[in-house]
Parts: sequence; C-alpha cells; structure tokens
Amino acid sequence: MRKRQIVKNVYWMGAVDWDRRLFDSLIPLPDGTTYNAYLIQGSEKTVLIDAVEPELVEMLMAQLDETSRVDYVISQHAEQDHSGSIPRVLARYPEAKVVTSAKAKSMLIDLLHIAEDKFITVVDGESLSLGDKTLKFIFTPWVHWPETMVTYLEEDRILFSCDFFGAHIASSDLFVTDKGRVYEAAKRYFAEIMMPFRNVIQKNIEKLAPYNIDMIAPSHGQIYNKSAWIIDAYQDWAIGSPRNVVTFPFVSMHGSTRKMVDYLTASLTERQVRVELFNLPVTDIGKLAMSLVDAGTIVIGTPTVLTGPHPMAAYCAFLANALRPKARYLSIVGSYGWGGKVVETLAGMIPNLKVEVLDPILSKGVPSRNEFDALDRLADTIAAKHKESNFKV
Ligand SMILES: Cc1cc2nc3c(=O)[nH]c(=O)nc-3n(C[C@H](O)[C@H](O)[C@H](O)COP(=O)(O)O)c2cc1C
Repeated sequence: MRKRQIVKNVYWMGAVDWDRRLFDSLIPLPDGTTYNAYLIQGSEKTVLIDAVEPELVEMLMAQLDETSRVDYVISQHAEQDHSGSIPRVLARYPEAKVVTSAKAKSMLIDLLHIAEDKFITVVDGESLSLGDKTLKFIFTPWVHWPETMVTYLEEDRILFSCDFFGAHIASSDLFVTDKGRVYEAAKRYFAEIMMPFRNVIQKNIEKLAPYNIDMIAPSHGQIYNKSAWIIDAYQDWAIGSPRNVVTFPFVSMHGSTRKMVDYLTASLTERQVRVELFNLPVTDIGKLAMSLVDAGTIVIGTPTVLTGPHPMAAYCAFLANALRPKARYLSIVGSYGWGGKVVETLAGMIPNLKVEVLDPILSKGVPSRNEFDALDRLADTIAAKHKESNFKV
C-alpha cells in the first residue's frame, strides 16, 4: 500500500497485514490487521506518528522515500507493533527526535535500546507547533499500557488514538466504509485488549469530551471519519448495563456435561434468556471474549479431570478473570466419575469477577431427572435475576 492523503499535508502510512492470524501469540485475527503510522507536514516541521510492526518495516521505509526530513517521531505507545520500527526511522533521519511521555521514554529505552539523547519528553496537555499545525498530547493511561497517550491535531480536528478505538481488520479502505464489520472487529479488540481497564477507559473517554473530533485515526484498522458511533459503542461496552445474555463456555469428553449444557440452554431459551455457547476445544476465544463484554451471567460447563476442572475450562476461567467482564452472576455445571474439587478450584481462579455465585450443579455420570430439575431451577434463578437487574437483550 502506498502513502495516502487524509487531508492536506496529513497522510496515512503503514502496513496492511492481510495474512496475520494470531496476535500476541494468543488472539485470533480472522480479518488480519493494519499497523498505521501517520505523516504530518507542517509549514516548519514534519512529524511521523508511530511506526509499524518491525517485520513490515520495509513498507514504511518505502513510503517515506519522498520525505527528505523528519523532525519528530511521536511515540504514543511503547508496544513493539507501533514502536519496533522507530530505530530504523531514526537511522534514516538522524536529526529526528522521539517525542513521548517520560514513562514511555523509559519503556522505549528498555524495549528498543534507543539512546537517551534522542528523546524529547512531553507532559499531559502539552502542545507542539509544526508551524501551521499544532499537536496536543493527551495522556490516556491504560489504553492499554500505563504509558499510552493520544495526539490531537487541532487545525484538522483529527485525533490520533493509537490502540484506543482500534480494530484488527485488514482493508484497502482508508476510511471506515463497512461499519458492521468494523464494529465487530472493534468490539473483538475491546474485549481482548481494553476490557480489563473498563473504568479507566471511561475516564479517558470523558477526558476527550472537550475536543471537537472530526476524525479518529487509530493505529489498527481504518480511520473513523464519523467518530460518534465508535465513542458511543466504547461507552456501552465499558460501562453500559450487562445484557440478558448467558455466556456459556463448556467442554465435555464423553457427552455427559454436554447433555447438561444442552438442557440448560433450552431451559434458559424458554425463559427468554439468550444463551451464547462456546465449545472450548473448537472456540475462537475472541468470540468468547466478545460475548463476555455483554454477559449478565457466565456459566462454565466442565467434567472433573484429575480432581479439577478440565484444563480448557481452567484456561477459560483464567482468561475471564484476567479480562474482568461486568457479568454479575456465575455458575458451574458438569459431570464427574467419583469425586474432586471442580467448584473450589474454579471459584478460586476468579477473584477479579464481582459475581454472585449461583449454586453449581454436578452430576455423577450421565445426568438424570434430579439434575435436569436442578438445571430448570438454575434457569429460573438466572431468568429472575436478569429481570430484577433489568438486563435488556
Ligand atoms: C482423564 C480423565 C480423568 C478423570 N479424572 C476424574 C477425577 O479426578 N474425578 C472424577 O470424579 N472423575 C474423573 N474422571 C471421570 C469424568 O469426570 C467422568 O467420566 C465424567 O462423566 C465425564 O464427563 P463428560 O462426559 O462430560 O466428559 C476423569 C475422566 C478422564 C477421562
């Protein structure tokens, strides 16, 4: 992809990575991703905002061929998919200084061994004049590392938001055109990367409220030339009420737990509670994380294996605990052969979840009438709790 003009003297640069299928050695990327850098040519100074994943640095370097001078490289976030190519950029433009926060400076020195004299540090709210254009740096900690900041280009009312509002989606579009697909990708991104920091994200959204923002230019995905909907969506995901949804990850080796899962799903559905099932051995964990953004209740289905939960159920509990979704209720169902500590082990793995635990239901072997009746009662309880809490679908 060649460099592309957004408005006069402001360009998208970077790489569209159509092939990437896994991020952080963890997160599935069904739609690939992009690494966006931005070039701003002021009447006096030229700035590059962020860089690209080092593997794709040649694309950025080729786009910079026509640029004879870069005065500043703004580093908004020290993570390597944005910062990792900065040393290459500095090698081509020895006059360039890295403009960043003090916290990010120390991280960039640790992660990339950039020399200390290459940096200019800025404080929250500080401005940088490029002549006819002015950049303002707004610190937005914990979206999603402690050093993250965003940059507002005052004259063109563009917010360069780095990972904030980002979406892993490869496209030849410069601006968001297919809103449905971008909504899904941005929600997946929020679920996996931002959800653990929901409360501080809300504070950062409030911090941006005084700015007139015509466009949001993130570091992953396309540019939002209508920005209100993605800010509203973030607000809903971060602090909106949970939904009338049960997120139901499960695993079953020989089918007994599966019988319980299917029965409870039917009972909940009859009671107008939406269920989202995730058979863990074949689940895209990004989809599971997205479901957790909305869940009013989480139910985990697992057989007993070597006295504890199945390792896949344990992985799921560990992940849910790390992601800190806003669900209010949780239960556990599953089958066992002779005995174990499934409930105690799983309950001990989720200290971050502020949930009321509803009575777990365990079946010795294949479930029978007693367990099915108990599952009906669990469905009654969940439906009543959701109604009481006024959860809407
Ligand atoms: C590898 C393995 C380890 C197991 N360990 C235990 C155990 O520690 N305690 C127990 O009660 N049952 C244990 N079981 C038995 C299963 O929990 C039991 O067969 C259960 O009904 C399986 O549920 P499922 O059909 O949903 O897979 C084990 C089964 C397997 C295959």
